[in-house]
Amino acid sequence: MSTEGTELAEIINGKAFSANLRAQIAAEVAGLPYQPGLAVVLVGDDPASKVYVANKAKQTVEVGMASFEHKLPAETTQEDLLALVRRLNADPKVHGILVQLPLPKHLNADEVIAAISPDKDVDGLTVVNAGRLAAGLPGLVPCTPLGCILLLEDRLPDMTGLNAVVVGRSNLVGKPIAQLLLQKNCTVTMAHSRTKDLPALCRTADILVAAVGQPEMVKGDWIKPGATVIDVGINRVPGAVEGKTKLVGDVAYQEAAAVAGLITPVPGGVGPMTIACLLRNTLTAAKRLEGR
Ligand SMILES: Nc1nc2c(c(=O)[nH]1)N[C@@H](CN(C=O)c1ccc(C(=O)N[C@@H](CCC(=O)O)C(=O)O)cc1)CN2
Repeated sequence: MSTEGTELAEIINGKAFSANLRAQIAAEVAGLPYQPGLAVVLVGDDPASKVYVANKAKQTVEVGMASFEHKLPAETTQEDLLALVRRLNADPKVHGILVQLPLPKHLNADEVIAAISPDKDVDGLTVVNAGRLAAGLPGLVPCTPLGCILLLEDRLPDMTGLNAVVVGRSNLVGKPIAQLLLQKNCTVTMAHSRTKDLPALCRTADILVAAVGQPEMVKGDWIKPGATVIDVGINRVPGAVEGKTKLVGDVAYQEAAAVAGLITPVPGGVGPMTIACLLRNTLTAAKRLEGR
């Protein structure tokens, strides 16, 4: 499908939206009688994770919060990592704890996440926070799904009755975004690698969320004309210049933008919302913890 230069969709600018959100957070932090603190734990040397963690620390400080970075070697043991999480749980200066994923293969991420106090779980990944989300109770919501829903709410204030298809069923994105869309009264279908005739299912979507980690898997002819497309994928692939890479999403952008009504680009769409929502969650956690 050659659709170069026929972009119809309006672009949802996550970079600008997240900058605005961070400015609002900074203004609120400035008025607090205490300083919210975020601890980020990085284990090992994954290059992308190092960049994300550095950006988290920088943006944390920029909004006036305290940043506590814990960089541990790749060979860190499960016991040492759990001991650090328990120390952070007990530290009154720390209101939010995030363990950067993925962890090295020898570590059990589920056990590490379970050790985080649900009140400081600013990634929203503990079973307690996942349960609160499923039950519609107040809790901490995973950052990327929260970012997606904030972008959607801004453009589609009433999502009642819309068909939403979520492609991908991860705990980090697919499952929580499905819950959030359900709370917005969407009719939600979750698709995954075993779904039959995925293109046909996607064509039923008024809102299509792609969170599969497969570069440009969702093609233009999978999209219903005028639909809203939220691309959560961040895939590094070889670029036009030899030896250089570029970022692409899970959606074939040019094709999709020729059919969709609204679309998030990669980069500059959902990605920047992740860190802004981490800061929002840290502020939420701090207010609840300090309000006790
Ligand atoms: N514990 C967690 N680990 C990971 C999470 C998470 O939410 N919690 N999400 C991702 C990575 N991530 C944050 O950790 C993240 C991904 C992307 C971006 C972002 O700003 N992307 C930019 C492009 C950046 C680039 O050039 O590489 C964009 O899309 O415009 C921020 C944070 C996995 N791990």
